[in-house]
Amino acid sequence: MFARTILSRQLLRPAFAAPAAARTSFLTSIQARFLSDQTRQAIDKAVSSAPVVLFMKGTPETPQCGFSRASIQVLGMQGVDPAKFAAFNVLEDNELRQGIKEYSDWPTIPQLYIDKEFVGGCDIIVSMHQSGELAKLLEEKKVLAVEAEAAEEEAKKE
Ligand SMILES: N[C@@H](CCC(=O)N[C@@H](CS)C(=O)NCC(=O)O)C(=O)O
Ligand code: FES
Repeated sequence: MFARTILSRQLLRPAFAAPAAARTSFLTSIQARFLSDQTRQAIDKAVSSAPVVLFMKGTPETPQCGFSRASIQVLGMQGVDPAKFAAFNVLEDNELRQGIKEYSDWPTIPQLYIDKEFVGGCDIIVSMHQSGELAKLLEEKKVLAVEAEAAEEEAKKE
């Protein structure tokens, strides 16, 4: 519940609806069958738009696929700071949907980036969550919400 609250605040940032310039650049190159410079640049921009970036189907609030939903749930459970998170809805833009696969050399959605580095899809996110590797990485990158960190500290004391 706490996690959901954290993520829902970031939902105010419409998935791939903004910035308008990036969106337009995708739409104008829908015919491309390979990753054009223009698309690569737009994806570079998306990947750099926040320390934690998820390319997903649907929005964090309303995921359109179980894999995307599970990934969002994990990021919420981890306590990712909404201010350091951005989601891009590939269902809104086919160029993004296809382009991100080539960009990452990964065939499926969702795709998680942390600090501009591709981390993996849903299976990897879940397995890193279970092993503690994801918590370690998110901590190292300082992308956890202060409230979440404080809550963890409190829980440890109890
Ligand atoms: N095993 C994958 C599950 C994700 C997956 O299979 N995604 C499929 C169905 S949502 C996909 O993106 N297919 C290509 C597409 O829909 O463009 C993972 O770990 O992320
Ligand atoms: S949309 Fe069907 S499995 Fe993701």
